Amino acid sequence: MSEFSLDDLAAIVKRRAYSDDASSYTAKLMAKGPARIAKKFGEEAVEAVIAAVEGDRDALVSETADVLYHLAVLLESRGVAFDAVFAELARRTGQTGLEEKASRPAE
Ligand SMILES: N=c1c2ncn([C@@H]3O[C@H](COP(=O)(O)OP(=O)(O)OP(=O)(O)O)[C@@H](O)[C@H]3O)c2ncn1[C@@H]1O[C@H](COP(=O)(O)O)[C@@H](O)[C@H]1O
Repeated sequence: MSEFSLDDLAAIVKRRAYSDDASSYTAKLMAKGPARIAKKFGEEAVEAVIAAVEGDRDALVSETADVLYHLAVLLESRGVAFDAVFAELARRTGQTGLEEKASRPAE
């Protein structure tokens, strides 16, 4: 079990997001705004999908790390804490995925 958690990642992203360190990719990405960050997140997700479809385990691990990092930056850009996501996941425990889907408001 790794010592590293999503909370650790979120803390790093929060610390670097507003840094004026020119070498920070996080700060550079944050300055571009949520739409651009969301696009990068989508690109990384597609790369993870490709790795999964190809059955490339190492690439899937690496691309998933990229996905989680870019998700952390995206959430930070919209002021959403991982805690809110964890609370939503916790709320869903005790029901099956299909029950949860049926309980969603109609679109
Ligand atoms: N986990 C990550 C992480 N994963 C991916 N990346 C960066 O995400 C970028 C994605 O690469 P791409 O080639 O897809 O994109 P790009 O061409 O560089 O960017 P675009 O021109 O497409 O916008 C690379 O620069 C990666 O280094 C990350 N950058 C930072 N972190 C974490 O954030 C910490 C702080 O990083 P800095 O903010 O850069 O100091 C690091 O120590 C890490 O813990």
